[in-house]
Amino acid sequence: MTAHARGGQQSRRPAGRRPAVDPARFAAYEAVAAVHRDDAYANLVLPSILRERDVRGRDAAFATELTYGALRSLGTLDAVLAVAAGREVERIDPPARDALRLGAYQILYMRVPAHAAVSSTVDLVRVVAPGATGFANAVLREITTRDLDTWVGELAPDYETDPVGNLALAYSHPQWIVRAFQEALGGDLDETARLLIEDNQAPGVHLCARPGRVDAVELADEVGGAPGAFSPYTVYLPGGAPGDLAAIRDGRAHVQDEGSQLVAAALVEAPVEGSDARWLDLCAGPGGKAGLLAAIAAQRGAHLTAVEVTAHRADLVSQAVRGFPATVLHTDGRTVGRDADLPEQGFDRVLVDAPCTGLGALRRRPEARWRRQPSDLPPLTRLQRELLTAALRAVRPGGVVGYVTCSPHTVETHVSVTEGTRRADIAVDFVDARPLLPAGMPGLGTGPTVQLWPHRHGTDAMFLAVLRRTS
Ligand SMILES: C[S@@+](CC[C@H](N)C(=O)[O-])C[C@H]1O[C@@H](n2cnc3c(N)ncnc32)[C@H](O)[C@@H]1O
Repeated sequence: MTAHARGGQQSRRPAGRRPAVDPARFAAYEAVAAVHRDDAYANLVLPSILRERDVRGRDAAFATELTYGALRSLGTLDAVLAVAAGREVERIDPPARDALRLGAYQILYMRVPAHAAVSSTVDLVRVVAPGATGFANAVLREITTRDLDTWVGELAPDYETDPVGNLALAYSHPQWIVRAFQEALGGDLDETARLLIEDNQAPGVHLCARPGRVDAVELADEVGGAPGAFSPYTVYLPGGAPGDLAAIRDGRAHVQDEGSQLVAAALVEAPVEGSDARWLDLCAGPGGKAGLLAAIAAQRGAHLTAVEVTAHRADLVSQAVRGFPATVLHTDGRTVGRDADLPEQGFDRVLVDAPCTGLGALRRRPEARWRRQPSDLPPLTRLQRELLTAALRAVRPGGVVGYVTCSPHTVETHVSVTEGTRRADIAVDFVDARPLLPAGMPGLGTGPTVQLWPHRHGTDAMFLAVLRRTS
């Protein structure tokens, strides 16, 4: 069904009868409402709503685009809604507000004809907020009077005097996140804008071809995908449900962003002298990097110890490393030296893929940018520094620690590395991480740390620092 036909059907309903709301739009409404009412995650709640309501094919694709897009664009949509409604969005009842956000998204961002977007949204409001039908109709009609660029031009602060405010409104990110990205990009506003645009795109699905079990070229042939641009293990999947693939079901591959594969593989490329058999992943759940590290460990005669503090995530790690030389410990990674399985100086390579704000993976979690707050940083950075300190105690002199975050926020990257190392009071040298990544990778900066970017590399914004313990 085309978007046009979808809208047309709605407008032909017999007068006086309860409107049959388009199932795709109703599914999107239920998902967005659950995100705002119950703090649900769209990527978990939407698939179950689509299943329950038997919404499939093009309707499911429409519902997904609408849900994810409206959640990502919330900042811009709410600014438009407030003007069109003549009141703060907080003063609109939640059911009407969410329905209006979906209507506004269709009008401003999707190729849905305005009349179809308005009439189908009014039908939805008639069901979820019956008293607000006239109000919704008036607000939506007002929104249709300008296109997105015109609205942004009217509402965004002047770029010359307030570039962060301008970009935040134009590309729908909170200002504190735009500022953090700008800082991590060395102040470059044009590049910050490119990142924000990329953050609003749905990321492709990447597979990791587990070394020793399947080759990336073979896997690409098997699934109709393409080998990754950078990682020798990556396959880009053209579409479809990865869970249905035989290679995933039989453990030859797993789903993992190419950036995550690159930083995990970089750690095992760092030269170490002497013993290289005892590897540790201190924050392993749900097990993406542990799965790749364990597969490489099998080829190199090494053994991986994978630590995870959350029970159900530790179970996922066990599944991810099944059949490889690995031990999973369900414990706190900060117990190094107090746990017989985590001895001081007991490991040759240690990965700390630290809990973080996830600002580098906003493409994947459409609601995350609005849920995250600057106040999340202090507890996370404290934990990051404690885990890095524990990792430095766990590695033997001459061994290496890889510190990774899926956030480019400098407080979680450079500042946590500096602080964690200082507090450990253990002598370390930075290892230049750039040569540990595949030859010829562009945009890796001046080292010694590496920051990957969605707009430069097509990956999540993974940060990697590699430290060698010197005494
Ligand atoms: C960024 S995720 C790791 C992702 C994982 N390496 C992967 O590639 O799938 C961080 C993990 O650290 C775990 N974690 C948090 N605090 C921890 C602690 N004190 N000790 C061990 N794990 C911890 C979290 O539960 C979470 O699973």
